[in-house]
Amino acid sequence: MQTVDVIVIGTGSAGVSAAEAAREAGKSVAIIDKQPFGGTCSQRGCDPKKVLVGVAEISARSSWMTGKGIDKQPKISWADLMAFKRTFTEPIPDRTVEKFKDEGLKQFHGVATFILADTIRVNDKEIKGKQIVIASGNKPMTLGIPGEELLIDSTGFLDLDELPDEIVLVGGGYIAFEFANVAMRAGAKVTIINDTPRPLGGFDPDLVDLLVKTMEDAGITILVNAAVSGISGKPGKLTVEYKQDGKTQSVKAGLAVHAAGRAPDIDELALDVAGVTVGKKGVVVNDYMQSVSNPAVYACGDVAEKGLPLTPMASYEGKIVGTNLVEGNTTKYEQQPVPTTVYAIPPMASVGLTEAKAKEQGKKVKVIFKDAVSWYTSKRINEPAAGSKILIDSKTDEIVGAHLLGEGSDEVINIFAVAMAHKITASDLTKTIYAYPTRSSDISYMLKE
Ligand SMILES: Cc1cc2nc3c(=O)[nH]c(=O)nc-3n(C[C@H](O)[C@H](O)[C@H](O)COP(=O)(O)OP(=O)(O)OC[C@H]3O[C@@H](n4cnc5c(N)ncnc54)[C@H](O)[C@@H]3O)c2cc1C
Ligand SMILES: NC(=O)c1ccc[n+]([C@@H]2O[C@H](COP(=O)([O-])OP(=O)(O)OC[C@H]3O[C@@H](n4cnc5c(N)ncnc54)[C@H](O)[C@@H]3O)[C@@H](O)[C@H]2O)c1
Repeated sequence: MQTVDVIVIGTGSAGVSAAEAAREAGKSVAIIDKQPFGGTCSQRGCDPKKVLVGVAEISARSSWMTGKGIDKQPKISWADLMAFKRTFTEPIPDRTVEKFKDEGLKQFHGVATFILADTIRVNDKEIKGKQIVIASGNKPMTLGIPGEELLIDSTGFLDLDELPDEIVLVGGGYIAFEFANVAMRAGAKVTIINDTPRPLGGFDPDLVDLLVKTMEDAGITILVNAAVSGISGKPGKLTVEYKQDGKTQSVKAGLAVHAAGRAPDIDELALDVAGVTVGKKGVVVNDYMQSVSNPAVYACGDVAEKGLPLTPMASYEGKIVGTNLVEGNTTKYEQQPVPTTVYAIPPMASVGLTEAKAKEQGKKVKVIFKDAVSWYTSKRINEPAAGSKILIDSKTDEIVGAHLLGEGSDEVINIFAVAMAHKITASDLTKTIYAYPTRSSDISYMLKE
């Protein structure tokens, strides 16, 4: 049995931030992962995904400009694209192991399970920790439908050697909208099947409608009010069943991908042994990111029931945990605007309240919706859809929410996040001089009533 000051479960953005802060302060730290070291974002999420999206964007932009300076649509070579993607992902485990070695972290490869409130087993080793950090992330949620084992998950899609001709995406959230454009641009026939009336719940409905129409026009089938109820067949020859308007219908696919939501990865941890309370979205923590039921345990990132399950939040929460491990509970989780982007084509980005949420909270806001497809920034690239919806506090003139669709939205959303975080008013944003012509230089038009 080894004893350390801190045990960290998970080597993603959350776990690493906590572990490094504790180690830098001189604590002995053990870090554990059951998968190759480096976590989801860099190996199985954000980073490889955006490499694929980058190529799909070139294809989309070429198709928009065909006959306007482009005369031949480039063809995506899936094999070459995968090989390029792997130049990013494959070095990560070894690089992470080396970095951890230099930092003096004690590394354990395997599944972590609590055997006592302060002791973890990994393979045949037992480690006792004065404090334990759970940073085990999320995993695809169990759907409870027959044949769900025939689905591949996002990790599988991001590492496909060959792209089948027909792909069904089960669910209509972030993953479906990002993967659909990649697969369609690479030559597959793509169907998204979403159970609710409008996909991408939580985003602005007017912009979602524009995005849905654009993707449908580009050839992607998007079924709504359609709950996937079963998958049958064998790999390569699948039938995906769904219930729509009270009827069971089906679609054939070479591949069906789980894009129906993620849930905390806690099943193997035996959290009951440690007396750690778990809610619907993960480990229940207080504002110090400390378990509400076991003060020796902290949780951060996707697995903690706080904040959105996004990479910048995982790092933010991991840093809070790191500080609190070292200094005692000094740093609290602060509510702040969290920008997020769906890397669809074109991308859609959001920060702050939606119109519906502002109404629910009884906020008096000005709502400025603009369809921007005829603006120069979009016309220049013959983009099929663009728009914005900005919510401004009627009293203070501060930005309450910003929702953007169109090329460049993933960058411009950060300007709105800065404005919200630092209470820069809509009038100040309008007066600012921006480099022209850029999507940011459209901000003054987005804010004009
Ligand atoms: C396809 C996809 C695309 C995404 N794109 C974006 C994006 O563009 N932008 C964005 O902000 N976010 C994106 N996300 C979300 C983002 O990846 C996560 O929010 C972030 O990686 C969470 O970090 P984490 O440290 O909490 O968990 P993770 O990085 O998931 O790390 C948790 C680690 O814990 C390990 N683990 C779990 N249980 C155990 C156990 N019992 N024992 C040992 N180890 C264990 C896991 O193997 C894993 O490596 C995406 C997610 C997916 C799936
Ligand atoms: N760009 C990004 O930041 C990014 C990208 C990918 C993933 N992520 C993270 O990963 C999480 C998971 O992504 P996701 O796309 O899997 O989930 P999601 O929660 O974004 O969307 C899941 C969708 O599937 C639908 N659904 C659920 N069960 C269904 C069924 N049986 N039939 C049809 N539809 C069904 C839901 O109603 C929902 O619309 C996201 O919430 C996000 O936190 C972020």
